[in-house]
Order: sequence, then structure tokens, then C-alpha cells
Amino acid sequence: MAEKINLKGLSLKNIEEIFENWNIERFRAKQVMNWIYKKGIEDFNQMTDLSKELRNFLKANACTAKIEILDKRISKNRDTVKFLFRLEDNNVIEAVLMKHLYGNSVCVSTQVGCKMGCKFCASTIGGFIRNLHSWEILDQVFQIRNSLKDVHIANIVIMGSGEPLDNYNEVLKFIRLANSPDIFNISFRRISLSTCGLVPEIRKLALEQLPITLSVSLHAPNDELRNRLMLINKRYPIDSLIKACKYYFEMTGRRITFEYALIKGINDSFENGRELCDLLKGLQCHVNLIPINMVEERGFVKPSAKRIYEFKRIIESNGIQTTIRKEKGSDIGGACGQLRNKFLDKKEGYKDLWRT
Ligand SMILES: C[S@@+](CC[C@H](N)C(=O)[O-])C[C@H]1O[C@@H](n2cnc3c(N)ncnc32)[C@H](O)[C@@H]1O
Ligand code: SF4
Repeated sequence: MAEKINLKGLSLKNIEEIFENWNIERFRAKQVMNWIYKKGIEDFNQMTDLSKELRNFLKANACTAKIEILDKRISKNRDTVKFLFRLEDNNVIEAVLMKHLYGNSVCVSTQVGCKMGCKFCASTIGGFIRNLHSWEILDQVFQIRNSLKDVHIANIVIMGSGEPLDNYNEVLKFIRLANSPDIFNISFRRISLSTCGLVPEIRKLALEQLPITLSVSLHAPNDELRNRLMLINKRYPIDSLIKACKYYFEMTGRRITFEYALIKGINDSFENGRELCDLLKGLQCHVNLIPINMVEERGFVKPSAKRIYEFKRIIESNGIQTTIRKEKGSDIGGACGQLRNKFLDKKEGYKDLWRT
């Protein structure tokens, strides 16, 4: 028997073409998409404005694949919900819903694990397993929205496990799908993509001219320090990264956000702050300071609140807009990849959910 076609993660146009090939009226595609994305219904049986005959045909020839929610953890102050998902091949990923005053955001993963090897990151500890398909990235948003019915999702941040630009085509497909009025209708301006700095792909993304926000994980103001923290810097040193960021701004008019995770005694000195200002001089940007989320396996610790504010003042005094990221969900495995690692280590009751 021919394999069923997964309608999840296909655009309206794609589904219309498939239906046309099956001699089904084109407008039925829009009806099916409304059921899936507007009403959250994935079961063809429940699509009551389709004839019984059509529902049976779709059941036999199509499917709406899904990722399964394995666990859902709500932070004590209820502003963060972490989701652990099982994929069809039994791999496990995580995504997070964060409630902000300016609207709720979902942070999605783009890969199972990561191959980039940043020293402070939990996502890379088990290595890289595989890229996610665009529908698997989309389904993280879909399942979260379905599971928290009263929560409106206003923003998507592509900042979960994995390096999105290392999975370029599927991530771009996902961005376009999430933006589509037939799917989530989230404006490009409300989508942020974070990268560790894959220079050729940043340049390629600039040419797409999508007005999304690009966040660059910088974390160090010079090559010597960045080489120690992020292996990618050996391939694409800071100078080439900053040039690519300037190019991105020229092509899109979108200001870059630089992420700088402050690690006590490593990158938080006054000298580091001044060097960072020199590096970013003249660039249209914003700096987001992140108190490092402790990852036991790595032994990095965040600086004191006083030092974090002092660092912020140095950057701001040079006319660069700077924010300190509010720590969210630290009681439920805050850093990306930490919950998945607990699952892989069969900790905290996850042993029973284990399947190979
Ligand atoms: C997990 S990464 C995923 C996106 C992309 N791979 C990247 O590196 O930008 C998202 C952000 O989390 C940051 N990050 C990773 N581990 C962290 C930790 N332990 N504490 C704070 N931020 C961390 C990364 O540097 C990056 O800015
Ligand atoms: S910070 Fe990003 S690129 Fe680096 S290991 Fe983590 S997920 Fe991968």
C-alpha cells in the first residue's frame, strides 16, 4: 500500500495540488486546513463538513502526523511551561511556552541535539542525532496551543535545542508556514531566529529578505575567549561574523540582537564590557545579557546581580540598547536541553516513559 501523505506542515497550495490530483475540489483543502489549524482538530472523522465518503478517502490516503506530549512542567509562578515531546522515531525534544507582558512566546527546537559543541550548552551534551522536519517544528507550536487552549501565541522564538541555520531549508519552510494566514498567521516581525554564527547561512538568510529578528549568540568580545566557549568561532571568527551581521542589517533593515550569556570570571570583566562596545560600535543592534543558566555538567556560574548591572551600564553608556533577560522557568529545567537530558538520564520519574 502507498504511504499516506502527511498533511501537517504543508501549505494550502500544496494541499490544493494534492487534492486536485485526487480529483477532490480545491476548496476542500481550505476546509481541512481550517479544521486542523483554526479548530485544532486532527482527526478526519471529526471534520463534519466533509462528506463521509471524503473523510474515508482521506483516512485511507492521508494523515496528520503528530508529536506526542510526554511531559508538561509548569513553573511555580506559572509564567513558563516546558514541554517534552516524543517524536515518531522515539527521539525526544523540548519546547517552552513563556508568558510575557508583550504576548506569549513559544520557543521551538530545530534539531535533536546539536553538533556545535558550545561549552555552556546542555543541548550539545548528547551530541547531534538528526534535523527536525519542518512539520515537527510546526507541531511543537500546534501541540502547545492545543494543550493550553486559553493561551494566545503571539511570538515564536527559534531558540530551543539545535542550530537552526544548520537545518536551513526545514527551518525556512517552518518560518513561512508559521507566517501563513492559513496556519498560525504570525507576522515575520514576531519571529526570532537565534544562531551561534554560521556566517554563510546568515548571508543566505539576508537574501531571503524576511523581516524576522536575527539573534546572534556572541557571548565573548574577542576570538581568544570565543574560541574557548564556542567551537564555531574557529571556523567563523568574530570579524567575519560581524561583517555578516552588517550585511544582514543592510539587506533587511532589521536590527541585530546580540545574546551575551554572562559567566562569572570568564566573560564578565569591565575590560570584556569595553571590548564588546568597541566591537559593536556603529552597528544597529541591541544587546541581551543573559545570566548563564547553570549546567551542572559544565560548571559555569552566573555573576552576582551587581556585576550584571555594572556590565549593562558599561554597554549602555556607549549608546547601545541593552536588556537583561529575565530568568524564566529555572525551577523546571531552565536551560535548553536540560529537561531532555534528565529524560535521557532516566531521572525524575522519566524511567517509566522510556521507550527504545
Ligand atoms: C540553545 S541556543 C539555540 C539557538 C542557536 N543554536 C544558538 O546558539 O543561538 C539558544 C540560546 O541559548 C543560549 N544558551 C545555551 N546554553 C545556555 C546556558 N547554559 N545559559 C544561558 N544561555 C544559554 C545560547 O547561547 C543561545 O543564545
Ligand atoms: S548554544 Fe546553540 S549552537 Fe551552541 S550547542 Fe547550544 S544549541 Fe547548539
